[in-house]
Amino acid sequence: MSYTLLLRNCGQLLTLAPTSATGPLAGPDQADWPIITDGYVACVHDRIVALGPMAELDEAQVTAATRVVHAAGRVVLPGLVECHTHLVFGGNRAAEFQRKLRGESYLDILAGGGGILSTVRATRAAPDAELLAAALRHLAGFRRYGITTLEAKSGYGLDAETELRLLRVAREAGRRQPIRVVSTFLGAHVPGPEYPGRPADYLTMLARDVLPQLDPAEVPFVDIFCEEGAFSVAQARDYLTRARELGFGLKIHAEQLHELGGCEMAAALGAISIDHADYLSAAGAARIARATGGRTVAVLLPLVPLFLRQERYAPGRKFIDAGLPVALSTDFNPGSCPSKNLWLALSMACLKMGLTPREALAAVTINAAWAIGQQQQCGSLEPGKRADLLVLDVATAEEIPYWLGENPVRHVIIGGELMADDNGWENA
Ligand SMILES: N=CN[C@@H](CCC(=O)O)C(=O)O
Ligand SMILES: [Zn+2]
Repeated sequence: MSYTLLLRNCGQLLTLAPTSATGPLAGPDQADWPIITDGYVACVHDRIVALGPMAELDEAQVTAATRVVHAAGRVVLPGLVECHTHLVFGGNRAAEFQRKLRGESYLDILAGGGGILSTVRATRAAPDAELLAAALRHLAGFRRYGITTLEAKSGYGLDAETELRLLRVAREAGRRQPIRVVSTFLGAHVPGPEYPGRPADYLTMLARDVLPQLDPAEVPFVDIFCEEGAFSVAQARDYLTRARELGFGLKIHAEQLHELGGCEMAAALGAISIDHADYLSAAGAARIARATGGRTVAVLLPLVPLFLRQERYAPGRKFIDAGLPVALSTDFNPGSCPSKNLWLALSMACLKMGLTPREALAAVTINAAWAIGQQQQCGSLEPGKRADLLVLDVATAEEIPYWLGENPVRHVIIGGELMADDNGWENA
């Protein structure tokens, strides 16, 4: 069948597809994926069917029915995979931001009933339609940054009814626009306000009343925040063990503010990702890489310490050198990162975590896809994968982290469809 979409004259085609990868890219492999110069990508409907140098393009498959995008020497790469967001919430925390600027800490604000708990109050009070409209607005923003697949956590309901409502809103948001939304249940964000000082009872309620109502085919992951003021390592272990028995993949927010051992515990249970990890040591990372055979991905969130005014960033360089695969995300949420700019996170990972541009690019594409179990569908340019593609307004991979804070996206293609929003490039 003739091509339905062709991207031609791509100055650099960043494939993110090493020929021998059978797991997330780790160690030297994280930077070792092919770039094709002066390349093309051909798609039929929603799938990539061929790519390579322009000289090898089969012109016979290019017909009057083929939509042709002239990349004109620009970089083309897979759509970005945003593997950690708290998409659905009510209100915002701009007032709290002022308190942080005056010196109050994240955990102090939480302990005083603010932080996550203030978003819980706003979320519980918001009707479904309002939450859905906000989620759709945020997804449209993510799309302009070239996000084509996105993980969305619940976690601002903290009671059975509202947590289930948030998962329904996320699913509906996924249906109503083109970004693929993958759901995670984070009812165990912090203990619900009805359980003061009783975190274990709250987890018992979630395991009894909510987890059995969820279908892992629709909500593939269960997550927990393991931290002072949230849940202990022992509580998280029991809860995640139960989630695993019920067939869910596991994720954890851990070592964000203290070194408690949550990352190692979750990795030992087979977690697909361990997220934050700012306080995870290089030795701990090496133990995790060895114990898991490089299957667990460390999802690093460099915009969070930036926004919380903290000095400590996960030692991503050491993690990669220790063989731990690294992905990057914004952690979009109203408290610790109200930004959707994954390109800025990528630059910050180079500046503050020691990643190279090539490692960071793998971290927002193929490794991020592994972190949410979507590696068969997206994250690299390979025949058979979904036709999720970006044309950037830069000429080389190295330029991407260099234009700090800019959105380099010129065209977004999701499932073979060229999105209408061009970020104003056509008039530039
Ligand atoms: N650390 C825990 N949860 C979120 C923040 C949530 C909030 O502050 O509203 C995070 O990933 O940073
Ligand atoms: Zn988070």
